[in-house]
Amino acid sequence: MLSIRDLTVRYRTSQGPVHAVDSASFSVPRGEVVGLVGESGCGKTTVARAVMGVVPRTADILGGPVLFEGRDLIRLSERERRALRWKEMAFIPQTAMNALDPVYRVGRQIEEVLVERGGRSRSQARARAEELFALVGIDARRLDDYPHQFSGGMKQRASIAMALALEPKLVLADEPVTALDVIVQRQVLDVLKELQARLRLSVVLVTHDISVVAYACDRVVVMYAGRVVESGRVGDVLERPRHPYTMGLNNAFPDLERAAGELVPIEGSPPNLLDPPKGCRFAPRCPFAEARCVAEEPPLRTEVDGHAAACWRSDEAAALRPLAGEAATWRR
Ligand SMILES: Nc1ncnc2c1ncn2[C@@H]1O[C@H](COP(=O)(O)OP(=O)(O)OP(=O)(O)O)[C@@H](O)[C@H]1O
Repeated sequence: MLSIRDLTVRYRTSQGPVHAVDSASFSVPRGEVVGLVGESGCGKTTVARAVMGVVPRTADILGGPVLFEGRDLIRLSERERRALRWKEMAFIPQTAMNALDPVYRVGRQIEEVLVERGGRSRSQARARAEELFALVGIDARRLDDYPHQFSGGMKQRASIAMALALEPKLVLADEPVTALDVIVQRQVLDVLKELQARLRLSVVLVTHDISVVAYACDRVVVMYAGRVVESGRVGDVLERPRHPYTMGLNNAFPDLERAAGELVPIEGSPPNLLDPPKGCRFAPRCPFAEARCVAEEPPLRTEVDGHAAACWRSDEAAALRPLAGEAATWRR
């Protein structure tokens, strides 16, 4: 469905180029939810925006191809791109506040997409908007509300409804549940998962929260400092991580089994992408880094089960995992 190969994105700034995404490769199979996870600033949003073709003017997209059903998205004209948006692929931007315009009634905004982009008549659009609200579990009477009359969870559901208006095959959702409390997060993810399964949608779900990945995704792509450091099926990657960064993320977020008191943060912060470190970008924060990690960048190596990791020590992962589970390992 979507195949991203060697995607590189740089932002031009007065201080020089920011290497936001470096040679990222991954695929999104039909009917699967792929989580794109990593700390803030790792390049997740830039990947999603590059796929959708909504990057700022200061961004240079290099590499590729980014193939969506055989077409290279990064080489399409603006016109060809517009023809795909909403109908073939839809974007739910970070926080629904950006998706919904505060001055128009929510229903009217969904109807606009149906009329302007989908060529429906006004009455068809209204009927479809009611159907879409039913799909995401909101009473159709609320179509006449303004966004500020909605709770955070309802806004997020409404933006999912809007994204699904013209039955796209691919949805990219950027931190769709981040601003919500845990119970509402689950409700929104349940709606998304239910629709995804029913409509056989492919979804890219951008999140910094690995517990969201565990809950809602089939596959995961872990990004660190603009690079893909690990990817594979969620069960494999989260239960048997091969990259120390994924091991660290696993410790740093609560899950259902672990008490909040046992969370272990990864000390330090991601590198400045104006001047990323030469070897493995995680090496300065990695408790297992050796001389070669600092000297040379490890390639993303795929094992037979499709589980890939970019770590010189990934063959030792089974021995490193128990160490990574101990708080003392991460303390400086
Ligand atoms: N318009 C821009 N100009 C310059 N640098 C940018 C721009 N947008 C993002 N960046 C930089 O590119 C890198 C990747 O940012 P991006 O927003 O893609 O990361 P992210 O993982 O999605 O983080 P977040 O969750 O905070 O959005 C960061 O270093 C960020 O500071």
